[in-house]
Amino acid sequence: MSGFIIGRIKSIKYAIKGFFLLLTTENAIISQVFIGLIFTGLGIYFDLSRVDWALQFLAIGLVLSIESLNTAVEKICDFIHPEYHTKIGFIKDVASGAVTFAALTAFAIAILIYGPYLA
Ligand SMILES: Nc1ncnc2c1ncn2[C@@H]1O[C@H](COP(=O)(O)OP(=O)(O)OP(=O)(O)O)[C@@H](O)[C@H]1O
Repeated sequence: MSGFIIGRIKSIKYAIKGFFLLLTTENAIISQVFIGLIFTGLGIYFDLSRVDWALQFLAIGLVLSIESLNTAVEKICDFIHPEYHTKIGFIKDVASGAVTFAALTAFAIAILIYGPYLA
């Protein structure tokens, strides 16, 4: 049992390490965190409802999570095959496509939340 708990604590430690690695080394993540902060500021300005806040945080978290996994896929690709290869190109494009799904979802949520304020 104590081995299980120590294992879980180590996993959390590595997860937090990865979290800070993404925040300090990956420009795509840094810029998306910046956009997330802008929307957090807008949320405060427009005094969003609790549900709108929840949806906005969900959208920001979704984009950051998928972008982080996309970064991991890119790193694996660059590690296992740094040279040009059409299959690597396909894998990277598909991983980026996942980010596009998340970004379009976040865009739709932003329109639903802020559309009425802009109209
Ligand atoms: N080794 C490769 N072989 C074939 N195509 C590649 C290769 N590396 C990159 N590409 C192509 O270039 C695109 C961009 O790849 P890259 O690794 O530069 O990611 P990126 O989207 O610019 O991400 P980031 O800015 O986070 O590094 C890929 O989606 C793919 O189409």
